[in-house]
Amino acid sequence: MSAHPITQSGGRGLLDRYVDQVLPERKLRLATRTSPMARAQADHVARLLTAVLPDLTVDIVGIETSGDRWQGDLAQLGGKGAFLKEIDRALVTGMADAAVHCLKDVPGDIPLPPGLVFAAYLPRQDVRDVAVFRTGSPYHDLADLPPGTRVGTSSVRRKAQLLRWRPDLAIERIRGNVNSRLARLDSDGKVEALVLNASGLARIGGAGDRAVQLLDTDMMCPAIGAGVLAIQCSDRDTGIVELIRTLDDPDTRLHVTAERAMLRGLQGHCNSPIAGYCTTTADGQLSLIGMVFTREGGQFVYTHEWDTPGRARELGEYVAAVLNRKGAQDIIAGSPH
Ligand SMILES: NCc1[nH]cc(CCC(=O)O)c1CC(=O)O
Repeated sequence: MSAHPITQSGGRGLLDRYVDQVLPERKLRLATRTSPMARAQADHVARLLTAVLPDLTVDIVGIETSGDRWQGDLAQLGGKGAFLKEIDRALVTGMADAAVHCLKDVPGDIPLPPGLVFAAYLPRQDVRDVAVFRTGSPYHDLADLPPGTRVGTSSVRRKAQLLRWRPDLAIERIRGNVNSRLARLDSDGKVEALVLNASGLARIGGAGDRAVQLLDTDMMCPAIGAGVLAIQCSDRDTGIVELIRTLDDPDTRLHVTAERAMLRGLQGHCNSPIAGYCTTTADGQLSLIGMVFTREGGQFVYTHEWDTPGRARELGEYVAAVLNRKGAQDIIAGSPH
């Protein structure tokens, strides 16, 4: 892990000097998607940046992506990175200085546009998924649902793991941003519960009066990059890079480096039936779990490997290689994206 030259040796003076060169007006344009969750994330990052540089003004630039506009099945959108393209373009063309992404939505099978870097990964928030029950539901635990009960999710990773555990549930596809999914949970009455990510739910202010069940990672292995906000900018803007780097969490960077190396090795993206979760063990090793599922959850391949923190990328590549040796590519090919 490289040290932060600015924060460790140079102190604020050096940061201020860099920022004077690149942000003389102390204004930073921060691009984000426009959903309530994305806006909350951008507000959070703006607060963190102004805590580093109190005289900074952050202008939030809302960008609607093709993924946001698409109402149909995400799988049919074809072009991967549908939630990123327009934001990448804003950075590359200089319409924005930095952007906030849920790392989970950044595909592993297409390279970042040249010149763009993730200058900070914020400390990982809750990686777990949660089940949210409709208002007035008599249930508060998925285990108690009667056979055939409908549960909503658009994620093949969640569907596969739910069905592995409860093959008798009826998993319904539900799309849209988290707010609209929650609204439909009550208004449609089609599903008894939804499965969402806990930190995403927290960012939009929680589930209100609905019952919420946290799902253990042993039962629901998270998506690669779950719960991590990544701040992206152009590598040309040294001052901006250094400013954003002050927000980077080195442990999170190690964990997502391993997870994303695994995702790349599997040529996967956020809609692939892939789960992966890297943590640091009590004795300081990196632990990485990788899983690839068939759509219906009937079959899966799994491995769990460890390595030293200096070998995060190699660990991810190794886990992908083990999964591929166990047949991951055939399983992924059976689930069109
Ligand atoms: N694809 C939408 C998306 N992207 C990131 C999150 C959750 C927040 C996160 O993992 O950072 C969500 C919503 C969800 O999965 O319920």
